[in-house]
Amino acid sequence: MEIGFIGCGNMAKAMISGILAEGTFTKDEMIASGPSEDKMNQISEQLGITTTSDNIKAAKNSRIIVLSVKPQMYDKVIREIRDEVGKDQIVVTIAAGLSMETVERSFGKETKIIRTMPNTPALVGEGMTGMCMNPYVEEEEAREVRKIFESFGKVEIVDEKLIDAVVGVSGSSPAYVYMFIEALADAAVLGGIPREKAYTFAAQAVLGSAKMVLETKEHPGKLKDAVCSPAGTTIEAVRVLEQKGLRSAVIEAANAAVEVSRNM
Ligand SMILES: NC(=O)C1=CN([C@@H]2O[C@H](COP(=O)(O)OP(=O)(O)OC[C@H]3O[C@@H](n4cnc5c(N)ncnc54)[C@H](O)[C@@H]3O)[C@@H](O)[C@H]2O)C=CC1
Ligand SMILES: O=C(O)[C@@H]1CCC=N1
Repeated sequence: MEIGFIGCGNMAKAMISGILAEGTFTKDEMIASGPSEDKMNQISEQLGITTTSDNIKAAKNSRIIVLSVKPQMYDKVIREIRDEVGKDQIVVTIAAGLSMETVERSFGKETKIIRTMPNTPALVGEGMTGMCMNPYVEEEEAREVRKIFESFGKVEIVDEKLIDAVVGVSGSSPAYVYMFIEALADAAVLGGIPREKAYTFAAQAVLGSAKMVLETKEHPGKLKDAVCSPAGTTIEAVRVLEQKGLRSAVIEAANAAVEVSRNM
């Protein structure tokens, strides 16, 4: 197998779907493992990849092993598979709060480790991943794993000390953005727009605004100013958002996520 996922929950399924949609690997080149045989059979039917309830089988047979269990499960899972992981295999971590040093300590030997922080929009090919690697990883190997992650979004290589900040800005942030979209849609319903259409209006406005930032490369403040007509509707909304502390709420919220990741 080219790639094996140990643990197949929300994040692993998003990544697998993204990889399959882009055709980076075929179904036959991917395996995933998890504790429940029934659940894994369902995933196999859903995604078409090989599944197993045997972590060792998935680890032993994969060139690239993605550890996609909860951070609290890492040590247990690594101890289970470590005797089967050779020095040529690449271990990719996606957990918040777990350093490469901690992961290497669980392996108890020199191991090629690539630490990543992806996010769930990988499912639709619009993920964002921060990535770093330890010295045992060859440049060519890092390039290959980067390409795999690029198959479902954008990738930035960062120093490991910045990964906690990546959790705040992109790993966790889809949740904050969904809350914003929900609230915007509620306001649309208040204004008389049917619920279904309200989500389309709100989500498309967020998608379009994000694309404007990425594609024009203009400062977000300048783009905001261009929406605000003098004495118009938008500046009134901006005044209320400032009064209610939107910026401060977002900064405090993202920083809270960063702090949890730092102290995990
Ligand atoms: N959900 C997200 O948006 C993101 C999650 N992450 C990271 O991804 C990892 C997984 O998170 P989620 O997918 O959200 O969690 P999840 O709970 O959806 O998935 C974890 C999976 O691991 C399985 N599992 C539990 N014990 C196991 C064992 N002993 N062996 C094999 N599999 C086992 C569970 O059955 C479950 O399917 C975490 O480390 C998290 O920090 C990273 C970025 C974003
Ligand atoms: O909530 C969490 O801990 C994970 C890490 C980033 C997004 N979800």
